[in-house]
Amino acid sequence: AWGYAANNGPDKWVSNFPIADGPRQSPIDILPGGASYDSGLKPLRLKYDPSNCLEILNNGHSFQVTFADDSDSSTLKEGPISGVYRLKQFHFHWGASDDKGSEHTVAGTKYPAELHLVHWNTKYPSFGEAASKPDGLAVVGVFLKIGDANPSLQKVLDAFNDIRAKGKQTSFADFDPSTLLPGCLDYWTYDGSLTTPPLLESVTWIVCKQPISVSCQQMAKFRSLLFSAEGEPECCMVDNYRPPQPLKGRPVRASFQ
Ligand SMILES: NS(=O)(=O)c1ccc(NC(=O)NCCO)cc1
Ligand SMILES: [Zn+2]
Repeated sequence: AWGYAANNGPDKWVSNFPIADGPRQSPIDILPGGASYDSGLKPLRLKYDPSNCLEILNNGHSFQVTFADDSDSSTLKEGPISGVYRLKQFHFHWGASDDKGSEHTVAGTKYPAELHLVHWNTKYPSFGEAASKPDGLAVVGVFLKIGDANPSLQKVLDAFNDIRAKGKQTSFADFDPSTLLPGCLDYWTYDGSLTTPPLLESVTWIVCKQPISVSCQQMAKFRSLLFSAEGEPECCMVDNYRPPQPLKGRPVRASFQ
């Protein structure tokens, strides 16, 4: 199965997922000078209901917090998208050290981690259906930068003891993911893909310019998770990021000047 090791990592994915070499793959290196300001882009309209928060799980390549998506109570609207997209889950990507870990980069700068809030277009009946459509998904990406400890993030990290190994999950209730958003919601946007297999080219990417803070100690907690399941040799969950992919002529728009 795919992973992030030398034998099954990003350079190997193309053999089982040929779309890895497709025209709209993610992540990318964002060049601020190469982005064009689009005054037609609206502010992001995010409305999340903490009661939709269900559980936190270690899926063997990241951990994710899953939301009830059977109603329009946790949604993304406006921004570069049309219609209503429902929050399905959020998860992170991070490095073995603070000098790497994000998937998107900004003029070559890597951040120690990146948050992804995954939404699907309600014009389709389900996430699974939407994931195969060119306008099916919208993922909001937020960079994490080393600084003060992040109290909102700490609530997520405090659940880690129950999900240390692959396949472990535990209930996780009443969490408001908007507390993980930066104060300024200026963003870059471009058409891309899932950054893990099946690498489907169905994502409108919305990457916030302003990072949120994470402390060194909190980053160490991310690195305490395992790629491996209970009873398997322990393998630390680190460097679970895909490197930037070719832009192939795609426009990158900025919501700010
Ligand atoms: N890193 S990413 O591009 O935001 C991403 C989001 C969802 C998925 N897949 C997914 O959500 N599958 C359904 C089970 O959660 C894979 C990659
Ligand atoms: Zn992701």
